[in-house]
Parts: sequence; C-alpha cells; structure tokens
Amino acid sequence: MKLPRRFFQPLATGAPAPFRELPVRLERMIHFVPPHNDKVRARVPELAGTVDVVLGNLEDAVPADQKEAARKGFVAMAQATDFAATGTGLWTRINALNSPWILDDLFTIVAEVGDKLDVVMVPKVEGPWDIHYIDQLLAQLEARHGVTKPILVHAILETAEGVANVDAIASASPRMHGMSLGPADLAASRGMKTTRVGGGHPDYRVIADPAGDAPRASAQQDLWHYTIAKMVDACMANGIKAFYGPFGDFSDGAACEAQFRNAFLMGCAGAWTLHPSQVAIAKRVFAPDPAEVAFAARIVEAMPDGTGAVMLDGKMQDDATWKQAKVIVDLAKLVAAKDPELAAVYKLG
Ligand SMILES: CCC(=O)SCCNC(=O)CCNC(=O)[C@H](O)C(C)(C)COP(=O)(O)OP(=O)(O)OC[C@H]1O[C@@H](n2cnc3c(N)ncnc32)[C@H](O)[C@@H]1OP(=O)(O)O
Ligand SMILES: O=CC(=O)O
Ligand SMILES: [Mg+2]
Repeated sequence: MKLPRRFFQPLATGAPAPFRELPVRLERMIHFVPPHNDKVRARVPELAGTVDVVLGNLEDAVPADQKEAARKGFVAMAQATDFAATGTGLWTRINALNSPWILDDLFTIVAEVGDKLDVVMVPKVEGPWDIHYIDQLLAQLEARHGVTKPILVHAILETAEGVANVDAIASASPRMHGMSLGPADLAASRGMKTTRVGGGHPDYRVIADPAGDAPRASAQQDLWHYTIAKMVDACMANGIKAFYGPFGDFSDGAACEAQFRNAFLMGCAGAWTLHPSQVAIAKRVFAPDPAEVAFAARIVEAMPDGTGAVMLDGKMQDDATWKQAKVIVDLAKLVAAKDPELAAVYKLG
C-alpha cells in the first residue's frame, strides 16, 4: 500500500498532479464510435454536440487487421473537432493489457492528442495492479509529451476476477474516473449461459409456489442486479462514477431503456450508446423525472439547513431524505445547464 501522503504525487517528473476531486461533468452516455469506419467518423463533428462523451473504440469490435486504422482514425477525429467547445468528453477505449496493441495505442494517442483526451477506458481490468501499470505509463507519457491536464482512467468491470477485486480497483489511483459494467465479456468469464449483450434472459426467473391447479405465476429477474450494486458501492465509496455498459439488441429499445433505467435508479451516472438510436434513450433515462425534481426541490426548500424533520404530502422528511433530494436536484441542475428544454421543465433557480 502506498503511503497516504504519496497518493496524490505525480508518478513521473514533469507529469501533471492528479485531480484531488473529479471534474463535475454530465456523462449520461458514452457514445462509441468505430474510428476505422470512415463513414461513421465523418459524422463525429455533428455528433459531438449531441452526446456527452464521444469514445473512439480501439478494442473489441475492431478487426485485428484494422487496429492501426482505428488508432489513426481516432487521432484524426480528435484533431478535427473541438470537443471542449461543446463540453463534450473525448475518451478512447484502448486494447487490453495482454494484447499486442496496447503500447502503440497509448504511445501514439498521448503523443498526438494527449492534451485533448479526457479519459482512457481500460478493458478487462483484473485488479489494482492493472491500474497501477496504466497509471505509471500515462504519467511517463504525459511528462514526455508535455500534457498539462491529467488523463483519467476508466475501468471496465468484465471479468470474474475483476468483480472479486472491484473495491481495490476503484481505490487504485487518483486517476480513476469510474467503472462500466461489461456484461458480454463478464458473462463469458463467469461461464454464464447467455449470448446476449446485457439485459435479461427469459429463463432467469422465479416461480410462485404451487396453489392447486392454478397456473404458477413467474417473473423474469435481473441477471445484472448483483454486479451493478457491487460496482456502484465500490465506486461511490471511492468518490468515482459507475456506468452501465453496452446493450446489444438495437431492435429492442424498450429492453434497453429498462436496463438503463435500472442502472440509473441503482446509482449509475450513464451508459454506453453503440448506435444513434440509443442516444435518445440515454438522454431520457439519465435525467431525473420532472415530478421527482419538483418534489426534491420542495424538500430542499422546506429544510434550508438540511436538518430536522418536516412533513410533505404526508411523507416524513429529515436529514437523510434531504440528502436524497440533493442528489436529484444537483443532477437536474447539471442536466439543465446543458439541455434548455429540460431546464424549462425543471424550473430550478
Ligand atoms: C459487446 C461488447 C462491447 O465491447 S460493445 C462495444 C463495441 N462495439 C461497438 O463499439 C459497436 C459500435 N457500433 C457500430 O459499430 C455500428 O453501430 C454497427 C454495430 C456496426 C452497426 O452499424 P450499421 O450496420 O451501419 O447500423 P445502421 O445501418 O442501423 O446505422 C444507421 C446509421 O447510423 C450510423 N451509425 C451506426 N452506428 C453508429 C455509431 N456508433 N455512431 C454514429 N453513427 C453510427 C450508420 O453509419 C448509419 O448511417 P447512415 O444512415 O447510413 O448515414
Ligand atoms: O466490453 C463490454 C462487454 O460487455 O464486454
Ligand atoms: Mg468487453
């Protein structure tokens, strides 16, 4: 374990000091772009103003013979657009630590566009040792290339070992931005019997006790509840953010919305969008419900210093519900600052 006083020291001479607090940013969706696909890449300047984060994906879904093209495409798209002008985050997902591509990914990207990059998403993180490696390497590259803003690290939780080590991953470095659930790789790693990317499974259900000859009610359960809860606790305990990852069935918007909403209600800040059709879903889900915002605002107003007990519409409010209300009001303010339509609906001062 590193000494507490050394936790925030830069890991290389000349590297920027790590953030003490995460920058406050609205990240309802992390929109995946395949940078080797010229047609999709050409849409990025227009797309950038409509999503909270644009991520250039270099890992899975990029064929092995296109890895170099994806890396070059990412550099080109990072150079072509001023993401900061619209408050849009610029992220990349690098290849896994055991792949032949990761060094070229980081060496090229930090050298070429390190000053524009907000977050590096690291796949298949197994334990804190993976984060320590990336942390050190990024510090060396930041120092070499004069990058002045620290590049953050986002881990994908997608192996059984990673889930077992989730707390240690979340607290591994001040560079940690957050974590995303990777249901496809995690399902494979755990030996789960599904070919779906996220969402439920019709055979994962509970069944009511028999009652004579009546048909027995049964209901589908959430395969991801346990892991999302574990991830949210690990992240929030360490002051970083939790995200739901991909939902693979683009034809089932309702199921995507239900999966995203469960994650939102459980504490996640956002989810991945892999297709333009999922962006509107994420915008709808990861902004608080206007009626909840109005009620939360009444709680905050009724308890100006956040202490005591009051009744609102027959419901008891106290210091704890004031904190719940603050979560909703603070998020609504963040959304309103970016979305004039919701700002008009929320009517927050
Ligand atoms: C499962 C574990 C993981 O690792 S998930 C993360 C890895 N996967 C990805 O990053 C996939 C990202 N998405 C994609 O590459 C594409 O959406 C794929 C899956 C290839 C489907 O594309 P396509 O067959 O063109 O779909 P489509 O005809 O319905 O597209 C309609 C128009 O939208 C465009 N589009 C598609 N995807 C994106 C995207 N991610 N960002 C921006 N634009 C996108 C298409 O080019 C198409 O455009 P147009 O209407 O023809 O001009
Ligand atoms: O990378 C994401 C996953 O689900 O696997
Ligand atoms: Mg994966």
